[in-house]
Amino acid sequence: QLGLSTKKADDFSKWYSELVVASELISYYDVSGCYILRPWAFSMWEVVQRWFDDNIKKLGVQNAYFPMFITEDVLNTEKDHVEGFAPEVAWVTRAGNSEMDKPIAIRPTSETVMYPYYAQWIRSHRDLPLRLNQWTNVVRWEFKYPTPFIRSREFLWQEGHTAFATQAEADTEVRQILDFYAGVYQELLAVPVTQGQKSDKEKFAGALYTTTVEAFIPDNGRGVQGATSHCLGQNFSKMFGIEFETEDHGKSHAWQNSWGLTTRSLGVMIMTHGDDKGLVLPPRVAPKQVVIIPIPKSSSAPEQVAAMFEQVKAFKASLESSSVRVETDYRTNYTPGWKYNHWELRGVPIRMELGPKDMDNKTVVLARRDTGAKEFVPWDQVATRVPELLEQIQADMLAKAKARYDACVETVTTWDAFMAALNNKHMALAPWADEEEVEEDVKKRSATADAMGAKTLCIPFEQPPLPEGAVCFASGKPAKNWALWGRSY
Ligand SMILES: O=C1CCCN[C@@H]1CCCn1cnc2cc(F)c(F)cc2c1=O
Ligand SMILES: [Mg+2]
Repeated sequence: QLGLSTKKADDFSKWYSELVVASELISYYDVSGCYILRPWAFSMWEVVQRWFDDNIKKLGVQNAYFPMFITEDVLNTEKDHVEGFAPEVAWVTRAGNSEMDKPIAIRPTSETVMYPYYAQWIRSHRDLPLRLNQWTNVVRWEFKYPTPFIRSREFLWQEGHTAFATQAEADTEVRQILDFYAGVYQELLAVPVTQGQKSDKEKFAGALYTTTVEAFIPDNGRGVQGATSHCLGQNFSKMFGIEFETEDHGKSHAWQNSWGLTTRSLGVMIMTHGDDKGLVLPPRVAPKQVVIIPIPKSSSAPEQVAAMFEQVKAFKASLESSSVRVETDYRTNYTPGWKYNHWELRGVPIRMELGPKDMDNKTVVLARRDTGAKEFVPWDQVATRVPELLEQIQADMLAKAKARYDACVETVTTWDAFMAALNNKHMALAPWADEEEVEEDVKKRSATADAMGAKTLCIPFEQPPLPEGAVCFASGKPAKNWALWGRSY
C-alpha cells in the first residue's frame, strides 16, 4: 500500500478517510458508524489517558466503574433533557429468544446511572467532595454522517462527575479540568484551542453553564468541540435528591460538575497535522518517536552488515534508556525508499538513517517528518540530540498550528464581514447581543446552498475590549460581549 491517492487540499474528507485506514489507525467495521481502533491509534489514546488521569488524580479524583445499562424509568429521571436526545439512545430489548418485559438503554452518558448512588453515598458535608471519574465507552445512535474518531456511534471517553458543598468549589474545579483539556490539546496533541463558555443555546441543557475548548479545522473551515466541562449547579442534585447535612445541621443540595473528553481528540490531531504523505505525529503522543533504518550496500560484506545492525541495536538501547520510543526496520526485502514511505505514512517524528558512509564517518542522518529537514549527527551526540530534536518538533508543530488557527479568526463587526469570513472558511469573532434568538437568526441567515449555518462556538474567556456603544453584528442591538462563531461539526 504505497502513499495516499487523495491530496489533503483536493478532497479533505476523502484524504482523511483514506489516511486513517492506510496508516493502520482504524479499520471500518461491520456495524455502520463503528470503527476498530488499531494499536497505532490505541497507543495514542493511552498517552492521552495517562496524562489526563495522572492530572485528575493529583486533584483527588478517583476512578470507578458503573454499569452500562440503564432502565427506562431511571433514564427518564432527567426527562426534559433526555427527550431531546431520545433518538440517539440505543436499547437492549431481547436476550436470547426471550423479549425483555422492559427494554434497557445502553449508556449514552452516565448521570442517570451514577447520581441515584451519589444520593445514597452523600448524607453529610463530610461525604463531600465526592469526585469520581470513569474511562468507558458510550453509545449514541447518531444519524449525522459518521467520521472516524470525530463522530461514531460508540466512542471512548472519560466522564468525570463531582459533587461539592459549595458553588465556589465547583466553579474552581470546572476551570481546573478545562485547563487540563487545553493541556491535552496543546501540550500533547499540539493542537491550539480557544477556551470559553458556551452560550445558553449551545450549553448542555442540564447544566448551569458549560465551558469548552474549541478547535478548528482550517481545511474545511469547521469548528469542532474538543472537550467540555460543565457546572451543573444544583440541577441534578435536586432531581436526584443529593442532599447533605451542613456543618450547622442544616440541609443543602450538592453543587455538581461533569466533564468529558473523547477519542475525537485524536481525529482533530490527525486532521490538523496530517499531510499528503500521511500522518505527522506530535512526538509526545507518537507510538514510536524514532525509526532507525540501516541501509547496507548490496555489495556490503556480511561482517559489515552485522556491524551496522549492531550499531542500530546500540542506538536503540541507548535511546530507550532515555525513554525514547524507538522502532527499527531491518527488513532486507524492501528498498530504503519503500521504508521511508512506510514510516512517513505512519507519521513517525524522526527517521534515523545509517548507511555505509555513516559507518565510516561515525555519523547518522536525522530526518524530521514535520519539515523534512535532515541533519548529520556524530554518534556520540545522538543520545542528547534526539530528545532535544523531539522537543523542538513538538514546539514547532504547535507553533505552526497556532499561527494557522489565529489566521483563521477574523474579528468582524458587520454582517457582510461575518459572511465573508465564513465563506473564507474562517471563524468570526464578533460583538453580539448574547441572545438565543440572535443565534437562531444567524444560523438560518448564514446557511448557504452548500454550507450549514454558523453557530456560536464559544464566548472566549479572553475578551477583546468592547468599544463604547458597540452593537450586535447581526441584530444591531447593544452588544454584550464577543463570541467566536463558525460552521462546525
Ligand atoms: O458532556 C458531558 C460530559 C461528560 C458527562 N456528561 C455530560 C453531559 C452529556 C450531555 N448529553 C449528551 N448526549 C446525550 C445523548 C443521549 F442519547 C442522552 F440520552 C443524553 C445525552 C446527554 O445528556
Ligand atoms: Mg450529540
